Amino acid sequence: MQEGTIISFEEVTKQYDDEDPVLKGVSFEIERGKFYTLLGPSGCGKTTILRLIAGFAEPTSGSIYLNGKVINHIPANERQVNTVFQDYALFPHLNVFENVAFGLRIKKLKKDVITKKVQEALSFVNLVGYEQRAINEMSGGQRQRVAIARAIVNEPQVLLLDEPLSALDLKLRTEMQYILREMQQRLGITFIFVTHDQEEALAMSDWIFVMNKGKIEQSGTPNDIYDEPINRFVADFIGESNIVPGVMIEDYLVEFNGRRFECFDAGLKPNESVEIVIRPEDLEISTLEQGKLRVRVDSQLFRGVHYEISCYDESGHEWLVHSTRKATVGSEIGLYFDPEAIHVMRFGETEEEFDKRLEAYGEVESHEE
Ligand SMILES: Nc1ncnc2c1ncn2[C@@H]1O[C@H](COP(=O)(O)OP(=O)(O)OP(=O)(O)O)[C@@H](O)[C@H]1O
Repeated sequence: MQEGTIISFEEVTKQYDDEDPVLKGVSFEIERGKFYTLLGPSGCGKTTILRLIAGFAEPTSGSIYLNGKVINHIPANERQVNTVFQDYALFPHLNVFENVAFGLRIKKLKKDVITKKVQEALSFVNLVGYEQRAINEMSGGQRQRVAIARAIVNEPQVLLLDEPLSALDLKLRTEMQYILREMQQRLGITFIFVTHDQEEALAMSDWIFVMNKGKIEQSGTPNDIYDEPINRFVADFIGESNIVPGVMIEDYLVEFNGRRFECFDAGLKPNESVEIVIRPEDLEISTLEQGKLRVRVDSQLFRGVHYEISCYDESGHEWLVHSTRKATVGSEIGLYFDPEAIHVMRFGETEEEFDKRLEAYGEVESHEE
């Protein structure tokens, strides 16, 4: 275990009854003081991981560590972990002050200590002056902040947030994303945030775990995951992608769409079947002569910052383009891209194999320098 690790999972599985396991051997490490996000489609096991950390469920096999100690069977109230739930789970009959004070009263702290701690927590979430308000007189965003104040007043080492923004409208949601991120940095405690919204994950996190069907498909910084998705699932789930089949010719040369292209992905063998990813924003509209691909424009939508243009090549593959330039529907155009824009994925590669390949690639580069 690395220094600075606060939580780690070692081959953790979770199975309910005779059903398919909900978690299938999940291992990861969480460092102190960072913002982590579990990202994945509905049912992939995100909430289950939070429940295991919080102590609301026990793993079927494997070990969960908190501060270096196995906590598989430690009761929830003995873990320095707090949870903010999607529906906030506030007490409707208690006012704001009493909601935040609840946990402290259970701990039987002195009255003046409780008042001081609640005031600090409310000031942290900018709700000073709202102490006597009833919960049903607060907006969605304010309730959210009460729920956070209630969680941080206990000074947990880890805060678990289960889709806390999903009930908010888009504008408030974006505002709360900033607030949460800023709050995490000011508090310096570890946040583990669950969402199925990839934009939210990319915007807020230091580190993301992309999950699918009870497994972690890929983990990394938002940039790593966006720029180097290891497989089709991750590429599809994170942002929009053009994915086409291809064949490696040699290092730095790949063939797709009947042509050979220079690319920067190495460590793949000649004749190996691969999948090519090119992000829509990496494609530029050009003349037919300058273009590396020849396509016909099928439809175009104005998205405010860019046009979203759907095109088809001669073999019937769709190419999605995000361009600040407008195209003419029905016309033939060229699409240009830099070699760096081509990302090559190997079929069935695990995260470990992928990391090894990139590491070796890094060594090759530094060797050449
Ligand atoms: N107590 C339980 N008994 C049986 N099955 C359960 C139980 N809790 C969760 N599951 C199942 O485990 C799987 C994973 O659920 P989980 O809530 O962890 O997913 P999730 O990724 O958080 O999904 P969502 O985004 O929809 O909340 C689901 O198929 C769910 O039906």
